Amino acid sequence: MSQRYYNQMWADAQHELSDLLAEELPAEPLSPQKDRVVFVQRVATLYVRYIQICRKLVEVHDLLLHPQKRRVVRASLDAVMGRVLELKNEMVEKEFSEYHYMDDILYALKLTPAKLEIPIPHYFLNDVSKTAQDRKGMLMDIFKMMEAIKSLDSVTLEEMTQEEAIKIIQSAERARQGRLRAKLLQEISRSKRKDAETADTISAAICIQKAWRSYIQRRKTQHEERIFLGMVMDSKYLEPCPDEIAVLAAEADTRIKQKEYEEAYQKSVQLVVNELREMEAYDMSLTLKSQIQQWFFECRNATGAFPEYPSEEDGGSSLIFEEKTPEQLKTEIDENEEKPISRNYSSKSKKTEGKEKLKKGVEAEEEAGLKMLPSAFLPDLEAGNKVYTDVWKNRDESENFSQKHEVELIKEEMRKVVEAEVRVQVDEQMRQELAEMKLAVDKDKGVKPKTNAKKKKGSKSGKKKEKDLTADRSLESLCQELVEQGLLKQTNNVRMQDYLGEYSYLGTTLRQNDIEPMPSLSDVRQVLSLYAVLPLGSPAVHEKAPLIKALLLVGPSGVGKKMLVHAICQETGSTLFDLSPLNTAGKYPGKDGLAMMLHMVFKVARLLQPSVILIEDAEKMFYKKTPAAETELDPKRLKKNLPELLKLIKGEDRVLVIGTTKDPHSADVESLCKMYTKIILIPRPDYSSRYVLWKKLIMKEGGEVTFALDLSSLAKNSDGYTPGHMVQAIRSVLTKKRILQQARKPLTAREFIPALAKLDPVFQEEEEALKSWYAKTPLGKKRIKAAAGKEEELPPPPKGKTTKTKKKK
Ligand SMILES: Nc1ncnc2c1ncn2[C@@H]1O[C@H](COP(=O)(O)OP(=O)(O)OP(=O)(O)O)[C@@H](O)[C@H]1O
Repeated sequence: MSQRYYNQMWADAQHELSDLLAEELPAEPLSPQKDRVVFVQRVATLYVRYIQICRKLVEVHDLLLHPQKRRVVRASLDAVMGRVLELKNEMVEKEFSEYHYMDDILYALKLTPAKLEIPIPHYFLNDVSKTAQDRKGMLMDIFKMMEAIKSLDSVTLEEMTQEEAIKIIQSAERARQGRLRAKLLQEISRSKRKDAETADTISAAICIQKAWRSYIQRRKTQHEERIFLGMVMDSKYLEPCPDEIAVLAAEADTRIKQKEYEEAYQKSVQLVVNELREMEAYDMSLTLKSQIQQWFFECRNATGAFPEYPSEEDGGSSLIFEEKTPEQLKTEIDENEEKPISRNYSSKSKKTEGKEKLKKGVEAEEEAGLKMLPSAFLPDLEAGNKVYTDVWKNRDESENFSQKHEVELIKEEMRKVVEAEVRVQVDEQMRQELAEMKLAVDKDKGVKPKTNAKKKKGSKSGKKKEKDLTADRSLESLCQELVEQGLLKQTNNVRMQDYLGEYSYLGTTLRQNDIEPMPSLSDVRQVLSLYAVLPLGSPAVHEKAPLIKALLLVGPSGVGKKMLVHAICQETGSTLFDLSPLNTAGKYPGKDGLAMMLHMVFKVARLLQPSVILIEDAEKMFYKKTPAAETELDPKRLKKNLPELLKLIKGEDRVLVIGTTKDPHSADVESLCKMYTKIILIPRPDYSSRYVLWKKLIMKEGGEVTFALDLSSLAKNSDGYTPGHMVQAIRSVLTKKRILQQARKPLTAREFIPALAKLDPVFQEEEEALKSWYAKTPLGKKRIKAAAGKEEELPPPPKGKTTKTKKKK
């Protein structure tokens, strides 16, 4: 597509965004909503609309050439993704469920279910810093080296047992005898053929030709008929058409150009900064100094004393030139000294404030009605929208056909950067000057000049610092050790889109009839894209969106828990660590060994971020009672240390712990839920998902889906089986020989049934048990409470819920 197309798409997205912002931030704040259903419906509609904008911005950012525009788009994209996460969180808080069904909204907005897929920006993998690239390269080298060593080990003859050697010799000997026998048979048949030459070869050939030609023609006509009736796709449409190939080539070309333009932009920025430093920095410092001196005297005239110079953390002299009177400023600085506050929108104090408010708010909410939680992304969205309107919306670009950067804009931007640099130097000088002036003027009055000692003390007493146990070791040696120990692993090449699953169309209808629907596999894919892929891929989203440090995937064997973990890593370029109890058993023994292992994993995970720490069989770590057979493995050894280390993960560390379990019952629910703040229940596939799974998985394994293969009855008969079971059944049926036979003997549904029958499906009881386990988790409990309250009366009273819940349980 042309650049004009992407520019137009960007304009559309911004237009929609400004409409949404007008709705979200009205001049008069919205009054609290008493009806929970209406409130959730409003949030869900906003959520769907933001996803549509997100989809557009992802496409625009991927293929727009102009480097400065791409920066603005990226900022908006991050903010939109963050807002989507906030809205999801809002729905979870108000509906007490991780899954939400929006078919009615899709219908109202005239959208297809595919439009609800969470888009994954290409920049997660493409726009990676040079250091990150180098580190990943180093890791790949280590993996290759380890593979080479392993393959060498497997070739060594020492490992071959006598039995294996005999088997090889035997099979070679049998092959030799077979070859001899075949040669003999060939000779015999050749001599027989010579004898038959006398027969009427011509009439025989005609007979065969007749039969063959009529067979071929019948097949051809049948196929043409099906194409004509629209039952089969014409093969010319199955392979990419020349236009499609041309579009893909153009896109690849655009991406190469993007890189060139970006380099040119970076060079230009450097040139402009140097030029500004040379030409304008001196004048800037003079103007600043005179302004600050003027402020000193104005303050003294107004208040009778020289002011306190704003500290560096408060922004230095930039604070002075915010539009305020000197008195206002003085009182503000005095207040600041008494109780240091943070001015940053996204600062931690604000976050904790938000959390406290959240807790208190739940009770107050019940009385006043429902309100949206405070947003960290709306200010960013507003700022992005303003930049678009002020700079880009009406920009005349008739001279910039190639869409290269604009130097004037760089100058405007960099002037602020250089000014900030100059301001730091000027502040230092002026602070000195002010101290001298105070000393000279106030000395006679016997006033001691104030120092910032108190503040500095405060800033020092920060959070507890982690001890670096491996300060003397390089990252490479740490990685090598972790790979050797099997704690750092290579990820499988699967993407989120490979996790198949169809949309469930009945969600809202069932909920309206008070039946809790089971989520579909496409819901699972969506939730994980939201909770894991977006925050791991985007630093901005990870820092400001509701922080998820650990999530737990619960589901029967074969529903794709591991596959999802690998897909998350692939989509975000994450490094995969494996701290599963079975994988760590016997490694790094003792208390110190354990501390060292965890320290190394978390240190490398932070340095190579984004990182995923996989804990398979997560229930083992929290066993109520360790089974006798496993006591030697000591599966609970990480139970204490791991949650503590999790506490040290902050917004800037893109590290996510993902636990998987198929047997959560054997774990202590409370401690499991304390560590894993998000719990995602993965169900067995429903009919429509099974239909898609059979079709795609058979094709993936080399099978051909023809009319002879009744996918519908196969999907119906495989109720209860997971995708893992299906893969097993398909692999056992589709042997190399069977694949070759397909042309004359097409696959049928019946062939897969015996293979399936050998496997145990997920029984209804097992699924019910998982559901009832989920009801014991914090969110499950809340949902039951809310449902019980709803049954009693509306709105639900805070008292009396517990009794009802108990009854239900
Ligand atoms: N939705 C899906 N789409 C395509 N393939 C799937 C899907 N779910 C699972 N699979 C395939 O099924 C097989 C089993 O999946 P996986 O090992 O991830 O399951 P699991 O839930 O981790 O099992 P377990 O609990 O036994 O470890 C894999 O080959 C995987 O590729």
